[in-house]
Amino acid sequence: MGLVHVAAGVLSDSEGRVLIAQRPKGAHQGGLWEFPGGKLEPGEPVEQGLARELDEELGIQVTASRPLIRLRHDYGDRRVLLDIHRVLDYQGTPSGREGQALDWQRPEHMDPARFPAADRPVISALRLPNRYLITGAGANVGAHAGPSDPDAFVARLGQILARADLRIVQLRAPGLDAEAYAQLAQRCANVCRDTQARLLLNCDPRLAAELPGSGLHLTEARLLALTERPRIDKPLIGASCHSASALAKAAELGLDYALLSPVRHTRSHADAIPLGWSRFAELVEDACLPVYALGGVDEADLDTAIRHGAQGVAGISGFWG
Ligand SMILES: Nc1nc2c([nH]c(=O)n2[C@H]2C[C@H](O)[C@@H](COP(=O)(O)OP(=O)(O)OP(=O)(O)O)O2)c(=O)[nH]1
Repeated sequence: MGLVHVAAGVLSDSEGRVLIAQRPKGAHQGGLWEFPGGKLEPGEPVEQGLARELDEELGIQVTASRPLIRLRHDYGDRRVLLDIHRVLDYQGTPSGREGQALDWQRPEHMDPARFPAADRPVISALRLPNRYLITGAGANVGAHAGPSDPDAFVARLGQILARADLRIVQLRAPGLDAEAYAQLAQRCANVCRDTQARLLLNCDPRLAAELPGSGLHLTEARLLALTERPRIDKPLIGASCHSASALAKAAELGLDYALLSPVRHTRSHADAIPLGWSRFAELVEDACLPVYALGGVDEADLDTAIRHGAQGVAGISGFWG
């Protein structure tokens, strides 16, 4: 069975809504909603094919785009390689040139069941920001301990989340016992509620189920011990990964994102061998979910990370200070 290489585009309006189109009834995955695009011609570069397809289907001329996510999916009757790009600039007004219905939808309102199965990670990618904050330890405390001064920790979190572009935070405090973690999580949840940020709990899934917060973050060890996505009433679940097999497991369980580390050498994980950007890109190439670059990277690396296939950058020291 051959591989069908497809380029599709994400157009956003000023309210953050994304353009989707309905596939014709008789077509493969017919009746479902998609990101506009289509098959590349043999040897055609992705950006050129994207521009051609969006001109044919929507009557617009793409002038700038950047990769969002690349995915492979096996439908049984067809294998697809999807290159999804964010369209950053275009000329013209989109219209359904092939008679297809169009709609503008906010990613958080998209129902994955109404899209082809391959698009699930695309919807996750659209719902996730490109900067991901991990909490650091308190002053004068090693990276594996909990914060020495919870008041200062919570105040620091509030200061950082005042920034409009940091909308997601993982509470990482491996030195705390369950009770202390729960207390701190409660206080962090209040800060997140006030700043409209999403809080991800890095703790035992059973403890996370009892705590406020939008999601769960799994260590690689917890991820590898699972046989299914944790059944927890939280919309967002991700995991730390350090290998191709962990990334494959995260995708297989239908997790929403992965953190892949360490890209560079870090003091907090001094013994770990850095991946470097080219190995990072190779691992992401085969991963079927959004992947953040972590480990010795900060905001200055955001463009580099995206060029190597990442959703964005995750960090402790770069953001926490
Ligand atoms: N455009 C697009 N195709 C998708 C998405 N998700 C997904 O699985 N696909 C699959 C469905 C199809 O098998 C394939 C796209 O092929 P297509 O038949 O629409 O391509 P095309 O527009 O060049 O069509 P045609 O000229 O061959 O009729 O990719 C998506 O979000 N957008």
